[in-house]
Amino acid sequence: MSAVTSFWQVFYTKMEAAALETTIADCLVLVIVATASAYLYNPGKLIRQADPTIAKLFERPQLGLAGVRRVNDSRNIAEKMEETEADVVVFWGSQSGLAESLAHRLGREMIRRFKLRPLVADLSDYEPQTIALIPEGKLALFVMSTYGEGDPSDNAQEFVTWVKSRDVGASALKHIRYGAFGCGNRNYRFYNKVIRDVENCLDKAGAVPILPTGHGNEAEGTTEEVFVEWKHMLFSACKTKLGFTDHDAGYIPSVKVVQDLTAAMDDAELYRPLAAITASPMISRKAPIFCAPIKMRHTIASYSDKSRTCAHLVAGIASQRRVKYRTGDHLLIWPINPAEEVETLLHMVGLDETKDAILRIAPLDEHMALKVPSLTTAHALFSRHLEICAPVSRETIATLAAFAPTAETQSELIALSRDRDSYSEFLANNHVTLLRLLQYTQKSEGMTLWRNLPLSFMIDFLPAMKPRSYSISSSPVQSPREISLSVSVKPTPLVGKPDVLIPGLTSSFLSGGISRDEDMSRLSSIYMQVKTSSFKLPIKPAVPIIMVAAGTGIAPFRAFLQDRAHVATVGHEVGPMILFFGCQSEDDYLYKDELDSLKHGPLVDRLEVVPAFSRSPDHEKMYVNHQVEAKAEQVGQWLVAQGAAIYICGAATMATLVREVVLEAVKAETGWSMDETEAWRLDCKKSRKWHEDVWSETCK
Ligand SMILES: Cc1cc2nc3c(=O)[nH]c(=O)nc-3n(C[C@H](O)[C@H](O)[C@H](O)COP(=O)(O)O)c2cc1C
Repeated sequence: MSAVTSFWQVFYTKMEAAALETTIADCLVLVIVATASAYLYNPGKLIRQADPTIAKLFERPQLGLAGVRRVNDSRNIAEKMEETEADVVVFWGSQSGLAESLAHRLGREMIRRFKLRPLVADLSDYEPQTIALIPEGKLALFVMSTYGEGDPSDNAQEFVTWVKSRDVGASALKHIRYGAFGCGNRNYRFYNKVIRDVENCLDKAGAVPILPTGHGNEAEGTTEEVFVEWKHMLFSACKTKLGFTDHDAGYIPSVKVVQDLTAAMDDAELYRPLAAITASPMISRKAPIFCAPIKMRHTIASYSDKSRTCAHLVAGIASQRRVKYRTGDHLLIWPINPAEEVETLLHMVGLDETKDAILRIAPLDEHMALKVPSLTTAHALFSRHLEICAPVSRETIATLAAFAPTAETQSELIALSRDRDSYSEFLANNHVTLLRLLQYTQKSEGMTLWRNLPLSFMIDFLPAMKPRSYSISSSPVQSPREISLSVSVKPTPLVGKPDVLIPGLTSSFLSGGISRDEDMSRLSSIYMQVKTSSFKLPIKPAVPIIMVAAGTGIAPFRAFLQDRAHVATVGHEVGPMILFFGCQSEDDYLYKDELDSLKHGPLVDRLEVVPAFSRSPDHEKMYVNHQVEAKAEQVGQWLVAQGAAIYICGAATMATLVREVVLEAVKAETGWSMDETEAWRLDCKKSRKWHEDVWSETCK
């Protein structure tokens, strides 16, 4: 993100604040705004007048996640490869960590199979144009995910902008041989768009693919299998096309784990997420990662499906003076693995007696980044730093077999890992986490423990714990020192046994658990981080807004309405608002009482709420898109004639249906063609009048 963008963010904050504060504060803020406005016509001047070191703040979007940059680190990838004697560079562009972890796996495999030196590179760490300087004979791999509406992850934006630009000459990359793998989800309109765009642009610039690009599809849960197949194709291309020698040496750990008898650490240090340890508050522009208690939590919905629930949670941030949030922001939550699973896994691998011993973990290749803290304990690793509840891949099983306590277990695991179809069937009928897999082997072998399984194996094969993102449902105007969330718990049924439910890790522990009796005290030490979002109210409170939500998609709108109610209370004009809200029945009509009191109180004649009930005996069966369609004329008029802003929040499938209905409404209002209407929508996105905050329906 550039300094200019950041300036605009500050500006918007001030403008929002200007709309909300009371009279004296109004004047003060408006003075700031007026001063800021003077810069609007000349943002370059702002940058020149700012602190000359300010550019440093914006150099690395991913700093907080990727670790601290050493001052003399090069942003030239070719120089970095020379310095690290790397033969292969594995670039990653990732938002929530999957593409990043696949890139690290590729890096490890390159060492294991070909004895090559890989450099696993965060795309935001390097000047994109230096990719053209990578010497001939090296291999470049790209593992990248797609977000928003076919957009790159934050850390890949600069690279994607460059590779799509005219700056890249027709044969600028002709000496580069590459392979590409995308992480995406077919439920989204722009399925795997980023990797497709990157592939097109690399090809246009003359780069030579050594194999077809792979496309992981999260919607069908096939990313892992597709990745493994693509990886095998990559390795054969490495042998046949690049002449690499395959040494396939079995498992080689990427880290060394030793006990440190001198170190002493308290719980806060042990449980702090890696991102909080590596982020340097001096140069990171990211919000702080902090530990806060959940002060309140109560159930706010009930469903016919008793495994579902929804909770309202309030995190207290009174003691966190540096923590600020804005209406529409997200909160990242670092989950804690269930205590029972942690203890059983520790026992299973023979670490229960030494679980609290301080360990020092070091990468065997000094250029490889660690994915867990370097000083830790086995307990901290299993409870906070590794996703021990993640599904186990077929590939992991193949490697795990080498450490099996008995020959029978070993051959059973090898058989399981060899056949894709039988493993898919096994997965469809079993919730396979590492612990469950180890327990499964015990069924045939009695209580044999897996004492030979090295901790390095678990660090290498279990994904690093990643935070889950929730929309904040409170407004800082009403609750400056509290952050509330609306958390839905909807366990995923096993494909082959729909009565077996897999609970989402974070949502179920946050909301009280559906099958686990969690220790309340754990809720007092949750790590969180505010993540800014562009899902923001219009600067002027008089602008009409259309909000469309389903389920917990209502969260940011609760905050929006609190803001606008405040504006109305202090006597400012508030534009008309309509909220379309999809729920099953009155039982999950979230925040109904609050909405009613706003409608009849500060937002009287300003707010219309249109529920759509999909399973209510008292109402016609309807989804939220049907209600938008029923009011198509009003929606079209508001958007076109009155310059309303529209917001859609909820599942991606719902957003797609709503988008279609809204575009039809605008088309009918204007008489435009569908192409013209879509062009108008894209303009609205640019001018921040069309906002979507959507997610795929996988459990968090
Ligand atoms: C808010 C959101 C938007 C997404 N948009 C798209 C999209 O437009 N196209 C697509 O193929 N996948 C989309 N996805 C799916 C992600 O690409 C997928 O979850 C991927 O595995 C994430 O990889 P990462 O963890 O490396 O970021 C989206 C996911 C989320 C949460």
